[in-house]
Formats: sequence, C-alpha cells, structure tokens
Amino acid sequence: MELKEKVYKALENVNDPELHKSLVELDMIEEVVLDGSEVMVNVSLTTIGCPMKAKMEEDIKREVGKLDEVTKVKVIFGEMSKEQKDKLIEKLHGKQKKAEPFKNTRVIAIGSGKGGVGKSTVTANLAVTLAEMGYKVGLIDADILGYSIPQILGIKDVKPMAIEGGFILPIERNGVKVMSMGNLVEGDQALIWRGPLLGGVLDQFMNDVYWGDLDYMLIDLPPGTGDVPLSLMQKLPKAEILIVTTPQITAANVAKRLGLMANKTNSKIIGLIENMSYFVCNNCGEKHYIFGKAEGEKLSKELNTTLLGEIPLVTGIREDSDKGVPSVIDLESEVGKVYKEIAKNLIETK
Ligand SMILES: Nc1ncnc2c1ncn2[C@@H]1O[C@H](COP(=O)(O)OP(=O)(O)OP(=O)(O)O)[C@@H](O)[C@H]1O
Repeated sequence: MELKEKVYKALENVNDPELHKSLVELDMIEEVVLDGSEVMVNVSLTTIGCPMKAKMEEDIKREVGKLDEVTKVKVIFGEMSKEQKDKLIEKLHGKQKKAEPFKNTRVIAIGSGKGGVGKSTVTANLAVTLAEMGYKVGLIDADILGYSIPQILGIKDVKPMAIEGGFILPIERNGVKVMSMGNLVEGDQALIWRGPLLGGVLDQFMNDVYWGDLDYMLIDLPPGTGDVPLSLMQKLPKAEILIVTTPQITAANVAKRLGLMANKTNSKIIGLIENMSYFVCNNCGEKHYIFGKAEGEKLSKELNTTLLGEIPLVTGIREDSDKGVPSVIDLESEVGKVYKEIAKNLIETK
C-alpha cells in the first residue's frame, strides 16, 4: 500500500468529535500532501471557528503518527465551500429525514396533568439513565415557553452549533443529545410566542437538528393538557405518552384529561411514573406517604396503563437540579436505582 493510502486509512480512525463519524467518511479531508516522511493533512471544517479543532489536530497527529514511515505530521484547517456543506448536510440528514423523523426511534412524549409535578426533572433524569444503560438518547424540551431542561442538566449557557444554512447539532450532556429553546435565547428572556410559532420551533427541532441514530427520543411536553401540548402531540404521530404525576393529583381529573388527549392524537399511554410518592425520614428511615399511598397504582388502573415506578421526594433531587447535575449520575445511588428500575420497566413496555 502506498503511503498516501495508508494515511487515509489512518484518518478513518479519526472522528469529527461532534458528528461522531470519521473525517474521511464526512469528506472533510481536503488533501494529503507528502514530503518524504513528512505529512501534511488539510482538513475542511464546517466552520473555521470550530471549537473542536485542537482535539481533531491531536487525534490526526496521533493516528497518522503511528505509521512507521511518518516522522512529522502537520495539520492545517480550512472551511468547506457552500457546496461541500450542502453535500455534508445531505449525507448526514438523509433525504428521507424530513418525511419521517425518528424512523427507527422510540419517541416518548412525557406529559403531566398539571404543572409542577416534576415532569422535567423526571424526563431529564430518565434520559440520562437510559444513556447510562447504553442507549442512544435524544431529548427535546418542547416546553418552549417554560423550559427548564437546560437548568436541570447544567447546560444553561451552552449554545448548540449551527452549520450555516444547514442544520443544528444538539448539545450533548451525560450522553444525551439535547435541544431546548432555553439554549437558543439569550439569558432568561421571557418568550411570548403563540401557537403557530411554537409549532414551528418543534418542527425545526425535529427536522433541522442532526440527531443521528437514536434508540429513544424523549419529549418534555408543556404542562397540562391544553392546546399547546395537544398540537405538539399531533406533530408526533408515532409518539407514545408517558405520564408523570404526583399522588395528590386526583385520579379522576388527570385520567379524564390525559385520556382525552391520547384519544384525540391516537396515541397510546404506555405508562405512569409517580413522582414525590413518599418521603424517607432521615431519623427513622421509614417511608412516609405524605400525599396518600398507592394513588399511582389507582390512577394507572383507571388509565388502563402500567405504573412504571414511584420516585421519592428527596431534597437532594431538588438540590441537584438547582446545581445542574442529574441525580442519576450514579445509578447505584438510592435515586439512581429507582430510575434504573423505571427505565427497565419502560423498555419492557414495547
Ligand atoms: N422527587 C423529587 N424530590 C424533590 N424535589 C423534586 C422532585 N421532583 C422534582 N422536584 C423539584 O420540584 C420542582 C418542580 O420540578 P419540575 O420543574 O421538574 O416540574 P415540572 O412538572 O416540569 O414543572 P412545569 O410543568 O411547571 O415545567 C423543582 O424544584 C424540582 O427540583
């Protein structure tokens, strides 16, 4: 094999750190120039300001440097032309993507009968749990006006990478690919958009974001069962509904409203998670069912669905969210074990 060919072979081992595909596959190697045993690799980036340049350079030098014939590796960066970017976008997006987003992905829309039950906290932690269990997971914060996912996952100040005229790369955190309106607006701007615009944002999140292949896409729906969550659900024809509730919410109330929403959108309610189910006393270690016991069980029967688990009321969960650290980083912790059980039950609902 000629040296140039060997260099290309070595470059197949270097991935774009954000697109997770090799630079060769992505046609990002503009050229390889040999000068005796010295190699110069010219890489075309999607944007010249790419923050991952240093990592790419290091990886290229390491992989090409492994070749016996090579004594020196030089890396230079340029920017892709508009045509090259278009080609890349098509390669990544695939032509079918727009017609059917999330073709091989289980889409789970997480809703609640009313606000403040911990839906976003549960969604974020469940996503991280699934990722830790080895699944490829995406998370769309469809609570566009009241986003809280960026805070819970500690990515409030992170902006997703946008490729000019093309698509957006989701933010990755704890193995989960995330898109939230909170990462697109400046600071804590209040949003006053109405229906059609909100729908447009969700369309973009689904169609213009490069999600790659995912096993699970969790969608954090806006609270309640009003028009906004309803119209979002209508855009996700293959989504299954997962309900987060707390014991004090009257079963009849939630059942009626969520049942109606599922009917209107022809979606299946795959399960229910009861949050803040009980409080474990620091002194006696006993479980106290402050808001009533077995309410989740009752509600799941009424909705003809499965109770996937009960999450305790733990001060640490709130503190973790305030700090922006998912509580399930350690799946062997008390909270981690509860989520792992819920994730296993969820997987089995298929
Ligand atoms: N199991 C729990 N133990 C203790 N605190 C919790 C628990 N679950 C959620 N919380 C806290 O409850 C508050 C509300 O949670 P969260 O924002 O996730 O609710 P939500 O249902 O998504 O709210 P909204 O629907 O209004 O967006 C947060 O402060 C969160 O940290």
